Amino acid sequence: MHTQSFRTLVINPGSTSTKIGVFADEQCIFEETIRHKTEETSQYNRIIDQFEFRKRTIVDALDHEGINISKLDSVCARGGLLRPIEGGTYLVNEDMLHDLKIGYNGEHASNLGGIIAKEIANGLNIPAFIVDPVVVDELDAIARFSGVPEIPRKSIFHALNQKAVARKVAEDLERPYDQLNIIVTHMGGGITVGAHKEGKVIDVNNGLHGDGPYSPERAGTVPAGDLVSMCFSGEYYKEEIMKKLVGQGGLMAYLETNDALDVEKRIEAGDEVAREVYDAMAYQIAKEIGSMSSVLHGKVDAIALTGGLAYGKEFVSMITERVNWIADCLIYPGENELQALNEGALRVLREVEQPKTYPNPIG
Ligand SMILES: Nc1ncnc2c1ncn2[C@@H]1O[C@H](COP(=O)(O)OP(=O)(O)OP(=O)(O)O)[C@@H](O)[C@H]1O
Ligand SMILES: CCCC(=O)O
Repeated sequence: MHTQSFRTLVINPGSTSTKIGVFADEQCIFEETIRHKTEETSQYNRIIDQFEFRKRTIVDALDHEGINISKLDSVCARGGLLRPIEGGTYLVNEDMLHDLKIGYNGEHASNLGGIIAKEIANGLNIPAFIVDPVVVDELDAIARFSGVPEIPRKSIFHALNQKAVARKVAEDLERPYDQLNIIVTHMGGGITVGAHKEGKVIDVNNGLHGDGPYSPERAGTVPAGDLVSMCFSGEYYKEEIMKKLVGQGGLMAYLETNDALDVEKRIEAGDEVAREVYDAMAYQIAKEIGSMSSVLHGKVDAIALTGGLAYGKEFVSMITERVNWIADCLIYPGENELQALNEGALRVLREVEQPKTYPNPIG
C-alpha cells in the first residue's frame, strides 16, 4: 500500500507537436497537445536548436493552466535516438545529455525530451527520467543479420507505446507479459511491428530509417538496388533522398497527405488511386505481421493493433481479415504514451524498480 503521493510532469515531443501531462499518482490532472506550425519548426536547422522554443511553450502552457511546478516530484520524458539500451526507466545523466545533444543515432524530436526534462527538473532539484526510448534494443542475435555485414539491422521503434500496449494485452488476457507471445503493431505517422516473446521484443522493423511497411509519411522497405541507383543519379542531395524515406514517403508520396482521415474521405468520394494506396498499406502491414508470426514459430497469443490508424475500422478490417488465422486481433486505438511515461516514473518513485543508468549497453 503506497501512502505517499507523487506528482510528475510528462513530456512527449513529436515532430509536429509536444504532448504534455501532469499526473498525481495514476490520475492525469492536466493534458495538452501543443501543436507547432511548420513555419515555427522549419526555421531551425537541427532538432536541438528547438530546445528553448519547445521548453518555453511547455512552461507557458503550465503557467496558463495555473499548475504550480514547485509541487512536482519528477519530470519524465520520451527519450530519443540514444545508444541501443534495454527497456526501462533511466535517470537523465550527463552521458545521456551529450548523446541527445549530438543526436547519437540521428535526428528525432524525442531527442529534446530528456534535455527539457533535465532542465526543468534541475531548477526544482528533483529527478528527471526517460522511459523506453525509441532505441530500446532486445533483438535476438539472429535478427541483426541484414546480408551486408557493415549494415546490421537496428531496433528503432515505438518502444514506449508497444511496451505499454503489450502490458495492456497481458492484463486483458490475465496472464503475465513475460509468459506471452504477442505481435504489437503500432500504426501512426510511422509503423512498427514487434515480435514480443515472453517480455522481450526479439524482432521489429526499424520504423524510422527505411524498413517494414510504408506508413502515412515513411517509405518503409524499398527495392535496395533501385534506391542505390537513385542516390547516385546525380539528381538528388542526400537530404532529399532521406526525405523520400522519412517525412515525404508512403501516403505523402502517393497522395500528398499524411492524414488517413483525408484519404478515407477521398476513397468515399470514389478516388480509386487513394483506395489502391490505402489497401497496399494494409497489405504491407499484414505481411509484416505474418513475418513476425514465423519469428515466434507460429505460437502467437495475440496480435495487437494500436496507434492513430487503429481508429479506422475499415482499415483495421483490411488487416485483420488477412491475419486473424494467426491469433485473435485486439484493437487499442491511439497511444497511451503520456500514461506510460508516468507509470515508468511511478515505478521508480515508489521504489518498485531501481532507475537504470545510461548507457548500460546491451550485452
Ligand atoms: N479516427 C481515425 N481514423 C483513421 N485514421 C486516423 C484517425 N485518427 C487519426 N488517424 C490517423 O492516424 C495517423 C496518426 O497517428 P498517430 O497520431 O498515432 O501518429 P503520430 O503520433 O503523429 O506518429 P507516431 O505514432 O509515428 O509517433 C494519421 O494518419 C491520422 O490521420
Ligand atoms: C520508429 C521510431 C519512433 C517514431 O516513429 O517516432
